[in-house]
Amino acid sequence: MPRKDEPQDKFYFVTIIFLILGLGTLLPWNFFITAIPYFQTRLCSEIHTLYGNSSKSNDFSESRNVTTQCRDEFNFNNWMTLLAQLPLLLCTLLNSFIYQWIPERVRIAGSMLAILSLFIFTAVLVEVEMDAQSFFDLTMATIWFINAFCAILQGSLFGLLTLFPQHYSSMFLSGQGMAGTFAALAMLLSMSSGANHQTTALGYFVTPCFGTFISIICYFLLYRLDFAQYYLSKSNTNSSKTYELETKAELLHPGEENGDAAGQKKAVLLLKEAEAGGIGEEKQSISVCIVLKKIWVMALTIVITFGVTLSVFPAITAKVVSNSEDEGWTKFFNPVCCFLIFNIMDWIGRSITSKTLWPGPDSKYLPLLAAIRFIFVPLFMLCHIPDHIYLPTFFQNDAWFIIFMIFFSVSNGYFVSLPMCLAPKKVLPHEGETTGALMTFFLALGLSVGAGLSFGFKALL
Ligand SMILES: O=c1[nH]cnc2c1ncn2[C@@H]1O[C@H](CO)[C@@H](O)[C@H]1O
Repeated sequence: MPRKDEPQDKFYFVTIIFLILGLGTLLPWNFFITAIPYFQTRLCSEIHTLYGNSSKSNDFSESRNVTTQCRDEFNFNNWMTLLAQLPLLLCTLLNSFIYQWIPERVRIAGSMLAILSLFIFTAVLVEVEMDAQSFFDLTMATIWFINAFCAILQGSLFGLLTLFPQHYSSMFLSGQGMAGTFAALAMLLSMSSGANHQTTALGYFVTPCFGTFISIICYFLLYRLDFAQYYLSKSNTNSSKTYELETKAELLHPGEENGDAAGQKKAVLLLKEAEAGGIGEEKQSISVCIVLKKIWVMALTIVITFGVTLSVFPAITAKVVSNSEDEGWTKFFNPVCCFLIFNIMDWIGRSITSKTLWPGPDSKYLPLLAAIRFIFVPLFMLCHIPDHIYLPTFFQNDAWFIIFMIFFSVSNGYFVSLPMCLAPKKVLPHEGETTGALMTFFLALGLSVGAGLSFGFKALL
């Protein structure tokens, strides 16, 4: 319930800014995974020559046909997934310490500038000829660093978001979902432009440069808006009496979607706890263990959800090809049915949490519900993958893959956004920043576990 003295989010500027910032944080990951065919073409250049074609294929899709002929010597999909997620894990952990010493503006603006420079470097690399091994090493190094900065950026932004009402976290998470759709559309546009391979790839990698640039502008705009200022200033005054009163008011009026009897009871309990803990004290000591105890169900849910998702997406799903004879359909099958569908449905799944937070913050079954998604692992492994050695193709029809992908991605979006939105509701307001940092760490842990598992599942194909 908005308070009388609260400024309004005029023209939804702050909402839009968080949406764009969410988008900015996931541009690196999504642009790299969607461009897998481009990277594979370059890594397969020697085999191209063997096939009597020394020039590279003239678009992303042609490269897909080539990759099925060339051995996946570099295991690119798996290494890319792992080297994107490991620095995320390490740097979100690092961020939970450095956030006290390095001002938030330096962390956020600095990492966005670093990401921008690395994207420019990737775009330049498109034009530079080099042998496959050097290209692989350079690409992996870029992926590592770009994701390291991305981790600092995400950790800091999630911390910042805990100062705002929950709606803004949902928007940020929706923006993250949008990044994938943005990358998939950029890929489709490049593919259908008919331009040659280098122009296509260059145009494709210039897009996230603009995306990141716009995110930087949006971040600085945030500090100029009264509405954002109102919440941002909470971090500086959270020991003041005003904040204490506001906190109590918020506790007594938990989020609209939580306004049921259980929610009210919880609010009163939290209020008592807040009073017992002396919320008005000058310095409030926040115990990570206490926060962890409160949010472990949410943390486990996000680890399981991302663990399952990253173990097959994109390492295995990017290998699924169409069974159809239609050349046009075959060419666009994976970019559309794997990446575009995943990202749109993931985005929808994330957005559902702005309408409902079922089954609510007190449900103990969330991790179990998330674990049911494990069924998608064998389902995708049995789809039409030409590289099968041990497994048969059980789901020959393209429709199966599309159906699995739809359910897989909506549930991913929902079970990612749900714990991220519910976790702050389980803690006291002054524990919000610690909760944000911890949840980002568990999010990254889930992604890394999934990336690690993807090597195992791929070996079973
Ligand atoms: O750094 C990250 N932060 C949050 N979510 C991520 C990150 N990297 C990947 N995903 C999520 O993993 C799924 C597969 O792409 C998507 O849901 C994407 O948003």
